[in-house]
Amino acid sequence: MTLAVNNLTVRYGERTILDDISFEIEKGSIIGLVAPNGTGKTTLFNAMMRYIPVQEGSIVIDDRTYQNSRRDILALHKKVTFFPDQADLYENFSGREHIQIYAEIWQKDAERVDAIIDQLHMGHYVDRKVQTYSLGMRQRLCFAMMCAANTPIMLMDEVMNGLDPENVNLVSSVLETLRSEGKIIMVASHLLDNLDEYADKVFFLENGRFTYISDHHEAKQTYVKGKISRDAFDALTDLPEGTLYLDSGLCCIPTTDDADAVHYLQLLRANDAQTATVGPLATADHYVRIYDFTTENKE
Ligand SMILES: Nc1ncnc2c1ncn2[C@@H]1O[C@H](COP(=O)(O)OP(=O)(O)OP(=O)(O)O)[C@@H](O)[C@H]1O
Repeated sequence: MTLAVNNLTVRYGERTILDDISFEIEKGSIIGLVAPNGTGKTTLFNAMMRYIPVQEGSIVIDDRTYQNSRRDILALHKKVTFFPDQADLYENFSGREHIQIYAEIWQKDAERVDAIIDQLHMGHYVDRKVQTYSLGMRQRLCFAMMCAANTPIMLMDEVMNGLDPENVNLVSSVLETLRSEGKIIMVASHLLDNLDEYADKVFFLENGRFTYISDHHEAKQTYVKGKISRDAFDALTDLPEGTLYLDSGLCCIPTTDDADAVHYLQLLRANDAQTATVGPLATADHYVRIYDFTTENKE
């Protein structure tokens, strides 16, 4: 299965939120979607679901193009689900009833409901009414509902919101299981380190376009990284081309071999870097590089 989004454009009045976006995702992939608040992540998912009018663009799944007709949208929603909004939960229904409804609508059977409840450790609360649930319990229920729908494509908006670290790990491991079953999953998230643990690629949305895509399966440039002061950075000379000083205070020096790495580790430590590490830029580093205006390259 392949999902292709072609030339998607969304405008609200004069403002262009998505500007001619195209991308393709193969089955068995998790794509992270990151950007600051208000950039257009939810808009992208809403547009893909056709919940909002799009000015231009099409969704193609396995060579079938889904347009704006009622027939196409119904067919699209059999293949793609969007993470439920907590506000749409029914306070007087139990969690189990919610999961059963999703299983019956999408899969026409509720056989897997018990297994999903066990997998997400929801047994101790799932038969209570939703009105008694905490934020994290509701969030896990929304995730369980998507698991019950079990569509080949899943759009997860802020799936980790309100989850404690243990449940972030739990949901992350279920996402990996879903990927191994061949799903296409897009995860919009502000938990950048968490995305590094499981995403195949991370799309960075900026000014209506994906200005950078980090592919976690590609060979990456290695950097020596350490936090030093701006003054200390400005005083350094003979740094290799491609050295970055991020607004977080992180100095990132590209290296070619071990001797190089040892040399720059010593240099950063001599400049009071508390910790210095060797590795590729993480999603959080790219985020600061892309969205913070004061980032500079050193020639
Ligand atoms: N119905 C609407 N009418 C006008 N503008 C809208 C509407 N919905 C969203 N917007 C605008 O579109 C932009 C993108 O919003 P969106 O919710 O997609 O951002 P986001 O990246 O998901 O943000 P967050 O991280 O806060 O969830 C925002 O500037 C928002 O104000």
